[in-house]
Amino acid sequence: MRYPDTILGKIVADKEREIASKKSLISLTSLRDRPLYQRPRVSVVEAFKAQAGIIAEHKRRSPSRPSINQGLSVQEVAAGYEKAGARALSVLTDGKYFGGSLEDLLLARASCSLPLLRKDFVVDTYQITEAKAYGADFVLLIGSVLEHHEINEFAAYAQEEDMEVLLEIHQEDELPADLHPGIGLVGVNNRDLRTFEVSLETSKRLSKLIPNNRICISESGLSSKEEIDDLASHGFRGFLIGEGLMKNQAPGERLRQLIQESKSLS
Ligand SMILES: O=P(O)(O)OC[C@@H](O)[C@@H](O)c1c[nH]c2ccccc12
Repeated sequence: MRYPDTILGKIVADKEREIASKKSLISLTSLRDRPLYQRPRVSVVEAFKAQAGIIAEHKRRSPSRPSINQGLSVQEVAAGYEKAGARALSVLTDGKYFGGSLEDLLLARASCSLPLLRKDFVVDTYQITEAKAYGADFVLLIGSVLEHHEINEFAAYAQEEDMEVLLEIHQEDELPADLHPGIGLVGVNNRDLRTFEVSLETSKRLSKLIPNNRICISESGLSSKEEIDDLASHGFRGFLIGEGLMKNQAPGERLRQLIQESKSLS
């Protein structure tokens, strides 16, 4: 673990404990027996090849924001995002720090047919099988959590499970030189997970490093059409937005407005 004395270090240490105990209770075989494990994957890469768009996120709370909008149900948020024209849906499944769950993933899957991201801190390939068994189509791998060799090993495992991968980076040195072909999307997190500081300049700086056969996603801190259009001019094709949508009474309505107003999305 690279950052033991930060909130990120704490989250990862907790996650490692959580997964170790889960693995002893629920086997991979029993995950693979779940009905959703057999469901054909919906490709997020294909969705973005066709058109730029937004990965809309369901997020109740985060370490930097104790309450965003706790009253909404995941079903209404997921269905609202799909109706409004989201390209994909992201659902936080970490419980302790983000108030999410695998149950949320199941409910989201049942409420929409968009490519679905399991958003969590993946520290073990077990979580990739689990994501598939609960209805996800792609998983997040975080460059500040995993070593380069782990990123590529986890991506190979995801490919065997027929899952797609969004690799998130926040610094130059988090991107492996020999990126595994299973990593179809590379996201730049504008938020530093160690300090919570947000800067869209991070996306602009790191965009130059992303191989041009990968789909570039800008993540976090986005809420306006100006920001989206500016980032689109730097090569970004996807925009991952949580709080900027979730803080509204009707997140789907806010998304619809944003898509209509932004030159690069409509
Ligand atoms: O709510 P925001 O600022 O729009 O951010 C969404 C998303 O990018 C953020 O939730 C996120 C990006 N990477 C993460 C890793 C773990 C947990 C959460 C995240």
